[in-house]
Amino acid sequence: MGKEHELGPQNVGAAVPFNTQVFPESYTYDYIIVGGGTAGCVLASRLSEDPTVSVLLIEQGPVADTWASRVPAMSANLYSTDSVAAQWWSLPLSHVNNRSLGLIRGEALGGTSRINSMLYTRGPPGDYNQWQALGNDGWSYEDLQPYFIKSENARTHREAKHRGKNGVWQNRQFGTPQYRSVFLVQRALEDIGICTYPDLNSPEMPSAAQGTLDVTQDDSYHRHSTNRAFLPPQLIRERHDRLKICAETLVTRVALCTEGDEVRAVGVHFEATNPRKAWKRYFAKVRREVVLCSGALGSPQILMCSGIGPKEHLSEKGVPVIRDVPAVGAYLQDHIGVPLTYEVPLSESLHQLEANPLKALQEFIKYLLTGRGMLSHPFQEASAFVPTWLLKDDCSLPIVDLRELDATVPENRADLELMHLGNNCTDADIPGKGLSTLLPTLIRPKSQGSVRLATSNPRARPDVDLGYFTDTEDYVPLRKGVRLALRVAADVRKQGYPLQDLIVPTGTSDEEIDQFIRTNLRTCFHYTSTCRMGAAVDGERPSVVDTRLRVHGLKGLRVADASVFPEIVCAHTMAPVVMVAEKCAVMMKEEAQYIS
Ligand SMILES: Cc1cc2nc3c(=O)[nH]c(=O)nc-3n(C[C@H](O)[C@H](O)[C@H](O)COP(=O)(O)OP(=O)(O)OC[C@H]3O[C@@H](n4cnc5c(N)ncnc54)[C@H](O)[C@@H]3O)c2cc1C
Repeated sequence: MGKEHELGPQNVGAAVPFNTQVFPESYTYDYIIVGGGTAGCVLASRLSEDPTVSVLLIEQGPVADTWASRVPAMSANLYSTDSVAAQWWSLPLSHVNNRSLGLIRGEALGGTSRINSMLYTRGPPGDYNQWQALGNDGWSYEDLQPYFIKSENARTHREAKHRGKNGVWQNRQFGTPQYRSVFLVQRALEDIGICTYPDLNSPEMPSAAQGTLDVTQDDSYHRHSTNRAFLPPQLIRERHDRLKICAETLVTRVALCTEGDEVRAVGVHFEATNPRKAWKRYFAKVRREVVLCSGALGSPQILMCSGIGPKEHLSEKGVPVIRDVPAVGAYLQDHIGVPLTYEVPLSESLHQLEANPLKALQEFIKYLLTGRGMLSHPFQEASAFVPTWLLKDDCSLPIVDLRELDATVPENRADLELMHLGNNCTDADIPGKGLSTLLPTLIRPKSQGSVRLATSNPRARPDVDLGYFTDTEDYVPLRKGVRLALRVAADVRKQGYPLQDLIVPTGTSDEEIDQFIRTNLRTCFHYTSTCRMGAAVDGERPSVVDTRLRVHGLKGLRVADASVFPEIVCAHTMAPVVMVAEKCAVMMKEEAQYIS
């Protein structure tokens, strides 16, 4: 994106106070999108396809689209000084030794797709058939597959009907994993009874399967974040008259106008993200709709700062209540991972790049010249999906009736993902060693948390309670997952591989494993469902948005990001978020056509 198209708040909004009688037309937009993250970039791109509409996209982070920010291994390094990852602590987890966990999201154009592990997983059809079963018509897998296909340009699996070939967002599967241990883990899982499946995004994949993951990388092996895919520089240049992208700008609230019983979004208030420049406040007006795409931690915060949320909580924080919507910020879900850490030869681990500057330089040059090598590889190359209730005591998966593995049926979906990574996934500092992780992860958690305002100040990070183990049934599959990882590690050793225990359970009783889980669990950063979709504001399943993603009881306000998932999916969440944004754009265009 050229510097001339990088706009600040003063370029796109009227300084407050302004004269409402003569509000400048140039600061009035058909659509305003709040949050230029994973979903926001998709929506901005799709809505601005229509040359007759104007779109304003506001992102609190910078554009910062440098070469290094597209190199897979560099951009996923959350601890580098250039990283656009924002980090803060969750509230202490009352069921997990009062531990606070580090929360992370990407704050830049492209949002979390700028910093994540680039894994492209749609999730089994049963995820969406479950959404539909919860009363969300139009959200079954059959309804949604066309939206997955629409975005996608799959560089591998091109023969498959369910994969997109003409979309703008590229993904690929790496042919050969870079570490020997990946093969050995796969062999151990096969011995246990978990088959290797060629395409983990196939709707026909059984619920117990393993394989190599797809990653969102383009033909130059660069990270293909949603800003790069959906808002490439040329598109921004071509549409600069109707698509305004305003970075480093924080939306503080949605402006709402009440007329009789009707409450309507009429615009947004914003200011520079940099606190030193924030003394000036701005306002932009909307003709049709405001869409919140601020993610599962951001969208509920903006709603609450605007007076839409649980009445008692807003009153306690001194925010005037416009609409009592109890589900705002409630029902937070996330995947819970428990890393088992092993020492491996340094050459079998990503940490060789830190420990050996010459190797790092070689790999850097290799990437510059060929786009290949360690800097191009994802941290995680393979995964296994496992319905743990089918595992025997020795962790083997017996041959079962294939109907039990039909993942189009919601009940059959795997509840565990066993990830395998060539790096340290704990906070422990273990310098100079080669490290490898087996990461059993609960992907159908029953526990729920919440996002609440810490204060009414929109600059303050929200209070996030991840709520892990508020439902103790979550121990059952996780325990099995830890035991499965231990069995896989033992089998890998039997194959002659030098895998040495570093951070693993000290015993195998339930108590010892539960203690290990509490001490070592981590978030997988897959926050969802804090503005969940559903039929009604109250009743059995209170929700925030309807099936067209409109906030219940309000006009001109939608939400489209991970927060609207009716339930978390059994997969990494980025591809489903993009699908939600694609569907949202189509629905908005249909409605605009109908109105005109
Ligand atoms: C470290 C990490 C690794 C991950 N790895 C994977 C993976 O490999 N595969 C996968 O599928 N998923 C992965 N995920 C999860 C996935 O990336 C996210 O679920 C998804 O990108 C979320 O998309 P979103 O649009 O809902 O939110 P985001 O992409 O987070 O976008 C929200 C945007 O809104 C902006 N914003 C928030 N508040 C405001 C405000 N008040 N004003 C203006 N702007 C605002 C933010 O700055 C941000 O850019 C990972 C997540 C993390 C953190």
